[in-house]
Amino acid sequence: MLEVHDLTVRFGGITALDGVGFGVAGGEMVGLIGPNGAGKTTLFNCLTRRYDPDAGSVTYEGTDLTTLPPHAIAGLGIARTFQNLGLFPRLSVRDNVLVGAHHRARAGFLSAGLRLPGVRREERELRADADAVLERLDLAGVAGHPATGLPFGTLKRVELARALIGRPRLLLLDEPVNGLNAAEVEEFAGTLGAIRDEYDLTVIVVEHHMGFVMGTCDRIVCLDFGRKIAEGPPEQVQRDPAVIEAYLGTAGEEAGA
Ligand SMILES: Nc1ncnc2c1ncn2[C@@H]1O[C@H](COP(=O)(O)OP(=O)(O)OP(=O)(O)O)[C@@H](O)[C@H]1O
Repeated sequence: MLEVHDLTVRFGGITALDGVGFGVAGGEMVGLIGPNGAGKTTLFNCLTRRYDPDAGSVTYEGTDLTTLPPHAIAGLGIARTFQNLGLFPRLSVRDNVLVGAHHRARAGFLSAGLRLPGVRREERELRADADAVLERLDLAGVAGHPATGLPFGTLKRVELARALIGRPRLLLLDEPVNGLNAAEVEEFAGTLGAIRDEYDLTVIVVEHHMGFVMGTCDRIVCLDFGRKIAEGPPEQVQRDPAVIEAYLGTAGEEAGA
C-alpha cells in the first residue's frame, strides 16, 4: 500500500531523515519508534505533504505523493492525528469531528450559501456519520460540549474520531497514548484494535510508549538520527542491540513502562 524509498529531509545543517525506506502492506499496523529527534514526525509530515523531501519518494497505491498538493492527501484516504491535538477549543466535539470530513463535502460556495436541497442532504449525511463515529468512540455524551475543558483522554478520542470521519484507509497516529494513564492506554489499545478491523484500516503509529507499540503493532520500524536502524516484528526489534543502544539513557523516561 505504501512504499517509502530513500527519503531524505534536511533543515539547514540538520538531516532529519537520511535515506529512510520501508513498506507497509494493506491491513498492517506498523509502529514507528525512535528517541526524541529521530525523525518520526518529519516522516509523517512528508507522508501528508507538510514537508517536501530533499530526495526520495513516497508511493501510495501507485501514486507518488511527493508530486501532489497537500489538500489532495485526505481525498486519497490518508488521515492523521496530531501529537499535541489539533482541535478547535471553542467548537463542540461534534463540529471538531466534522472538520475531518471537509474533503467529503461536495457543495460549492454558491449552493451552500443558498442552502439548496442537495447541500442539506449532504449535511444530514455527514452529521449522521459524525454521530455514528462519536457513538463508536463513546463520545456521544459530550458531542455538544466545547472541546475546551474536556479531559485529555477524551480529547485524544475526539482527535481519533476526526480522523475516522474522513473515511481513511491509511491512518497515521502521532503519539496517540502520550499523556494517558495506564488504564486509558489499555482501553485505547483495545479500541484501536477493534476499529482497525471495523474500518478496514492500515495504521502507522508513532509512539514512545513501548508497551503499547509492542503489544499492538505487527511490525516495528526504528529510526535514530534520521536513519532506519531496525525493522521487524516487535519481539525481534525489542532485542535488537542497535535499538537498545539508541534508547540507552532515555529508556527509563521514554519507555512508558
Ligand atoms: N521545521 C523544522 N525546522 C528545523 N528543524 C526541524 C524541523 N522539524 C524537525 N526538525 C529537526 O529534525 C529532527 C527530527 O525531528 P522530528 O520532530 O521529526 O523527530 P521525532 O522523532 O518526531 O521526535 P519526538 O519524538 O521528540 O517527537 C530534529 O533534530 C528536529 O529538531
